[in-house]
Amino acid sequence: MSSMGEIWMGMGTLMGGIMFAYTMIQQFVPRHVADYLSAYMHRTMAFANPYMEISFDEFTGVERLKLSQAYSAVEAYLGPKSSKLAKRLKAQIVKGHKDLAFSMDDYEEIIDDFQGVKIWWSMGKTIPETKSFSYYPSATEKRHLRLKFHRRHRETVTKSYLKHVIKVGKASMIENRHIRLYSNNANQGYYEYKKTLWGHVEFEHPVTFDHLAMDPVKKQEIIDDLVTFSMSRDYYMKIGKPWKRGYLLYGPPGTGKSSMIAAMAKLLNYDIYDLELTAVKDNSELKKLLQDTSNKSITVIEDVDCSLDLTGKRKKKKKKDDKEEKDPIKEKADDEEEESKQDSKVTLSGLLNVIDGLWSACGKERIIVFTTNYVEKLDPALIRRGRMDKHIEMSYCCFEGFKVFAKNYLDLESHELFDTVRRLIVEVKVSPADVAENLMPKTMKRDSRVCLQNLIKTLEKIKEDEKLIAEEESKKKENDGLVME
Ligand SMILES: Nc1ncnc2c1ncn2[C@@H]1O[C@H](COP(=O)(O)OP(=O)(O)OP(=O)(O)O)[C@@H](O)[C@H]1O
Ligand SMILES: [Mg+2]
Repeated sequence: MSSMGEIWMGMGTLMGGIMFAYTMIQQFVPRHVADYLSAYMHRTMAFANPYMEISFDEFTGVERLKLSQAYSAVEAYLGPKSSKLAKRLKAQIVKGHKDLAFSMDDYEEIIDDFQGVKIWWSMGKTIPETKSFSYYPSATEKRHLRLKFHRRHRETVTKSYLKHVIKVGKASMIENRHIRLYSNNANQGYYEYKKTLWGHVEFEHPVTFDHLAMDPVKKQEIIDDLVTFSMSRDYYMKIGKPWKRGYLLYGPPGTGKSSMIAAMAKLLNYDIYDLELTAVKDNSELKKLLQDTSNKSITVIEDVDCSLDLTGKRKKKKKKDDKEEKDPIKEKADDEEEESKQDSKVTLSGLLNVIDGLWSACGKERIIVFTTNYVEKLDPALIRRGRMDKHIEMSYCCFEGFKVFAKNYLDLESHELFDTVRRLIVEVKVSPADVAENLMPKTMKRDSRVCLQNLIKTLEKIKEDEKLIAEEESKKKENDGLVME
């Protein structure tokens, strides 16, 4: 059986002959005759070549920065076949798998068989010509997978085979799926060749809802809300709304907002897109970024109050008023932060537009999460229901929250010191992050009593500090009252 290479060698000789004849003729015939002969020659070559080709480019979109889903599905379909059939393979370690994963190396070819039809798959890449020398791969080096088949099988390949490839590929992608953490900041790096809209790493955060210390009723309500959302495709269709949901997580630092996002992604097996707004040039880049997020994903804007000057003039005015009292180092840091915000031309209306305008309807099963420490600073338009459908307050640690930590960190369900903790924890404002830190054993002996005593000491200290602050404040108020009189 002749290989694809041999067939092409024969074809090459024929084409070479035609090209040579054409070059000779070109020198001796007038221009319009040469043009006619050129068109004729292309038709002859197409007629002489019985094979057809279809390409799948790794990146799509106008700027070729968007990872093609079709390419990924084909790659997943070809994976197991490549490891059996290809002579040159690329090997990589895939997280969560014991064995190495193999794929076809560049310019390698394998043959697939579908209902008796032979299909040749090859992996290629385009490398643009560059004038300057570089150690790094080119910015625009793009891979493609190409299939060739006899044109008499056109119907079978285009109508049945490719459907089969995409279906099997997608199923394999879901089966081997690992949650990914995408970031739009990761690829602003030094090396041009790495530039894509989103960079990603495997998401390996160990936290789940079981680890979250919070009111158990509230926790269950959030879990139910998320699961109901993920199973409501038909319902969203029925009510004529895009299948998306917005969550606003607000509360003081260290109360578990970021941990909650990680737990959400783990629960639903969704990817996370961590959108750093200050790194987004303008509204149109924001649209592009959002369009390039996949279905079944959570787009996160952390500290949305700090990301942009979304609060408008009110905030700037306040800054000016504050200035006299500020220490110079803090002032410099704030100015730098302000400058970085001004580099970005994303506006509040641009952000609103992508959340609930035309752009939000371009995907399915999307969650958007905003986090903030200062909910009162946000523009009401940004967080109104329908945009941020569910507002979740993450607050200071309660006794129920402490019990979750005690169980997870110390394997304790009860202890004689629990009552002291119960009494103190309701009296003070302590973040779950502080409780977690105190309960973390500091020696290999992991003495639970010592950990609980550490926590009690911290709670007592906070209580004392809060008392002092309250006393000072009331004194100040008294003095102010006297001055007024
Ligand atoms: N509710 C919680 N349950 C379990 N662990 C928590 C909780 N809150 C905080 N922690 C612990 O504290 C650390 C910091 O929490 P996290 O980053 O989620 O807080 P945050 O609310 O996002 O804070 P910030 O507002 O500063 O971003 C976490 O790594 C986790 O160990
Ligand atoms: Mg956080």
